[in-house]
Amino acid sequence: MSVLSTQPVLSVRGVTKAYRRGRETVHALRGVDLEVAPGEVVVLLGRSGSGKTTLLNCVAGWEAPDSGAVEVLSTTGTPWQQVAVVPQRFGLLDELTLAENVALPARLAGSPEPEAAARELLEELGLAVVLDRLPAEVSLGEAQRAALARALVVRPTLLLADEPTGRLDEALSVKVAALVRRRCHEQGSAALLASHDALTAASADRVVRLHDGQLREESPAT
Ligand SMILES: Nc1ncnc2c1ncn2[C@@H]1O[C@H](COP(=O)(O)OP(=O)(O)OP(=O)(O)O)[C@@H](O)[C@H]1O
Repeated sequence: MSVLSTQPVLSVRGVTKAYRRGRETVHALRGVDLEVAPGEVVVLLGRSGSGKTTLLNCVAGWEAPDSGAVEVLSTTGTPWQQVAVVPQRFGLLDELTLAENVALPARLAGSPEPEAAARELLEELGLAVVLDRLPAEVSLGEAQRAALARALVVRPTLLLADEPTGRLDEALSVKVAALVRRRCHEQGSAALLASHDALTAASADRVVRLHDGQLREESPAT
């Protein structure tokens, strides 16, 4: 095994983050350490308010930690292919169809056939009949799957997804979690998925749990 393949894709060391609300300080992250290996799917469990979104935002670079370090180690691909995010509120562009939303980052990343790649992923996620609709013309569960397709289409080194199955029924949750796992394993991509969902956790290579801003326990997926 080469040295490179054993290096983590993501390294989080001693990350803290606090928010001020008037005179109150909310300590959202209290010294989080986490490593994710290439091809590994890690599910981040935790109650509402435990700090999952804050951690994903710090890893995505959308928020700056107060202290500690976040490193995404990638030696391949364009910047578009390093970290892809599925935000909790999807972030689809309103004026583009689902197919256009998904093809856009593939085009920006220089993928050879962005439209074909987008359609293939959308079809795989059960969205064949809605791919030419605008985000406002689809259900929340359909929009959520399109947001996941938009992140996966660039074959990112690291996929970050905030509740990627939160709007899906049981059968779809299982299907989506399996697709993420298969794509990560095939492509050597790593994934960090925040979830409340036991089905998503069951598909993980590893489960970590945030409790009041601290990573408390870590268990292998069963
Ligand atoms: N911008 C902000 N300003 C003030 N407090 C915030 C802000 N963002 C998050 N918080 C607080 O930080 C804590 C962690 O929030 P975070 O959104 O990371 O939790 P979460 O585990 O993702 O929750 P959920 O599962 O409900 O999405 C919570 O107490 C939350 O109220």
